[in-house]
Amino acid sequence: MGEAILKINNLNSYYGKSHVLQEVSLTVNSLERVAVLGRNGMGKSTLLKSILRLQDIKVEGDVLFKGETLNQAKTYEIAKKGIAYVPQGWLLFPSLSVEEHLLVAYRPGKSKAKEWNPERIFELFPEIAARRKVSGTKLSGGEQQILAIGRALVSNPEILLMDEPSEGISTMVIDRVIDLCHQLTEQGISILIVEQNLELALRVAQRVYVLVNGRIVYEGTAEDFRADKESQHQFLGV
Ligand SMILES: Nc1ncnc2c1ncn2[C@@H]1O[C@H](COP(=O)(O)OP(=O)(O)OP(=O)(O)O)[C@@H](O)[C@H]1O
Repeated sequence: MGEAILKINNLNSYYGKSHVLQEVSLTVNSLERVAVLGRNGMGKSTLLKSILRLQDIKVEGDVLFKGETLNQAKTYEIAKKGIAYVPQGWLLFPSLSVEEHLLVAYRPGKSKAKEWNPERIFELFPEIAARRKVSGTKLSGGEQQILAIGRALVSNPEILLMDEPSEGISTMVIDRVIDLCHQLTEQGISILIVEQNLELALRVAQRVYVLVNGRIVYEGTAEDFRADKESQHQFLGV
């Protein structure tokens, strides 16, 4: 495992006066899969939105991508540097077909042979290839999740940020998402996932953090957290 691709130091995030993330520090190493676990409302989505400078969140602290600060960067600049996002609820457009979602997001990769492009997404996911002319929002939940992942991949990112990929999809699609995450790190893409689904997080990630009320209360290997029933109960209520 390489050096840090994403490093967050002492992050504090606010919606107006509401102080949501408190002194959050975390690292994703190059080609690592990291999960941030937490119950509803603990600040998981806010963490990803703070990294991407989305919405009206006041962010203090440092976000570094490959050692370079993103503190002053705009969302589109952050995306261009190689950080892609699969939002909670997918945020697809009714007016765009499946294919158009991929074409609009496509940014050529460094190597033509290895890049993610719409055709490669369709080869990997024949179920959305068969529906390429259909509006993205007319797909099933699982297919919309796959399209949202495909849309992120065709930007040829170095790291993928995923917000609750387990939400609204069947266990069969969950299994595919987990397999895909493993394939992606083998193919050069690091992963940061925020989840409340413990099983998905533990099957995807090598390391986990747990957020409670906007603070990191646990950091360790997925293997250790799987064995630590007491912390699971204390922090996640499972
Ligand atoms: N736009 C907003 N304005 C004000 N407060 C917000 C906003 N979005 C989220 N919050 C608050 O910030 C806190 C963290 O929310 P966040 O969505 O990050 O949690 P989460 O862990 O992702 O939960 P969920 O699993 O429900 O998405 C919550 O108390 C929430 O009510």
